[in-house]
Amino acid sequence: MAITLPQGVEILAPLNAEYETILTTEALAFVAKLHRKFEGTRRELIARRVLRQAELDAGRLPDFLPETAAVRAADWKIAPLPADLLDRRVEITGPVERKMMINALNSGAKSFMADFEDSNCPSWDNQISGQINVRDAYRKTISFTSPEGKQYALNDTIATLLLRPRGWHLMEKHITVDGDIVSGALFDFALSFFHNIHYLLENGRATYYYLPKMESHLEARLWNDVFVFAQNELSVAQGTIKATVLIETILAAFEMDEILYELREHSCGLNAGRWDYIFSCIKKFKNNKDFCLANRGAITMTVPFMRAYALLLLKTCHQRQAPAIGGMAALIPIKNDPVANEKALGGVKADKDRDAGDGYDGGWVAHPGLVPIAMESFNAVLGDAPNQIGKQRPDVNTAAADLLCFQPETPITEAGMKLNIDVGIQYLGSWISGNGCVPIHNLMEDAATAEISRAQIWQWIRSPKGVLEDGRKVTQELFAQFHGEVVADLKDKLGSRWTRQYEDAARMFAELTSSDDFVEFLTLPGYDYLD
Ligand SMILES: CC(=O)SCCNC(=O)CCNC(=O)[C@H](O)C(C)(C)COP(=O)(O)OP(=O)(O)OC[C@H]1O[C@@H](n2cnc3c(N)ncnc32)[C@H](O)[C@@H]1OP(=O)(O)O
Ligand SMILES: O=CC(=O)O
Ligand SMILES: [Mg+2]
Repeated sequence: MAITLPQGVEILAPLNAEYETILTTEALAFVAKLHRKFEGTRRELIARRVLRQAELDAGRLPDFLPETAAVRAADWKIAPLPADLLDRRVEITGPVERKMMINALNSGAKSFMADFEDSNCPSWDNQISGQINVRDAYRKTISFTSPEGKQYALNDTIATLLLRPRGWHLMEKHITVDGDIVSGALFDFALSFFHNIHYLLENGRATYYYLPKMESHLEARLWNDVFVFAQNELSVAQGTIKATVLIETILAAFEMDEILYELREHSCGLNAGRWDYIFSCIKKFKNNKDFCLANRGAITMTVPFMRAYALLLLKTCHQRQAPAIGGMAALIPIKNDPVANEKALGGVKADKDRDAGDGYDGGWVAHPGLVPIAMESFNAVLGDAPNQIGKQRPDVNTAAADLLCFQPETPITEAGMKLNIDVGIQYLGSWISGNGCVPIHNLMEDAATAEISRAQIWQWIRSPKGVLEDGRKVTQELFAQFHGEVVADLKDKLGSRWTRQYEDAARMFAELTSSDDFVEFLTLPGYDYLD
């Protein structure tokens, strides 16, 4: 190892000369500072999630917080946005893989979310090469030659880069400070900020973030404190960092104003992260005997509780002069089936038309082939205007009961249950093999969508309402039977692609579903299979 480790820091993973350009002594010292200052609070907030779950399990329904009523009632706005964040009508997202990053930046989208989270498998190599790719992308030096000899380089006009670090729950087990492993969120943020902020500021840009999976405004306060501290440490003006918070937990939906308020100097809006949101609803109400959602495919953006959430997010953002960014339809282009492809593209178009028509300022796409479709939807509403933040929605009056109106409850079917098992195993098999985003049955699958698949079956087994359309109660035995059948089918279908990782995935999926202790995130036990 050529680098001198700062006092108290250890690296428990292989290094090479390139990795050492990211894991410099100074950068690691910065990671260590953030860890020593904020790790205690991070742990308290994670512990607070457990207490909150216990309250929900005891039957206390979430509501808008009485103690922050003054924040909701007061007239305040977020700080003005930098020029390169005014127009985000189409945002492409994707893992921090080198070729995909170049394709995303060149895709014609206004912005690109480089993802260390839902679509990324957090192996050591993915994390560190992701930081290398981000650094090179910011400097516009990123290039790539495929094994077939295809050359990739950046166009003259590229998307604005936002980076999504891991959530507060994930750790980076390969770095310890004073003997403790460090937070994945702090690690991803610290390295990206440390290596790039001064370069970007010299070029009239800055580091922008997406903040995932928060469950309360106190968690947003922690991010804000991290930003303030980091800016001070590196002598960067306060308010330089900007971040969009994903509202993707049911509890955060009750604290949207408060989250924007905590981050108001650093905010660039909210995003409707629909997949984790559905997962969060299932997770938080999994022990509530009245709660039971239908097959995953029936939970669309137009069902009552999703519609209420999407409109409340929009209204809240625009009241605070903040961008409202729509989430992602899981539909992707389908090769070799023009009819199915047209249907998928039509689905994306309808999704973006609805968001744009409602008043959203932009929306996510999963694939470069979807950029023109989303662009058309938002162009039709925005024209030459960069956004529609000025469009207020006084007509939207969302009550707690609207956010909690969990319909539809039917149908739950054998096909739906088997699809959940199939998707869950295939996704986990891919994730353990190092790829965090894959097409399965012509849909984009990532950590958030796979969470829905496994959480649904856990809940159907334990809910009195977990009954198949044909009258059979979902039980451990029925699950074991379907699991066996799906595994046999997958082995047949995947042939030599059914590797040890898929075997592990099938076992893990069964354990996650059978265990009465609901595992908070599948990426937590999944991480034990990496490196
Ligand atoms: C719940 C949430 O968090 S949503 C956000 C997280 N999810 C995402 O970001 C989705 C990212 N998308 C993807 O990873 C991919 O599009 C998939 C896995 C869904 C589909 O992948 P594939 O079927 O392999 O795509 P396909 O073969 O059509 O790709 C064609 C080309 O587009 C590129 N491409 C596809 N998706 C993306 C993307 N999101 N960003 C950049 N390039 C992309 C491919 O790299 C490929 O490039 P090439 O022709 O130069 O080799
Ligand atoms: O991160 C996005 C989501 O839908 O989950
Ligand atoms: Mg998510």
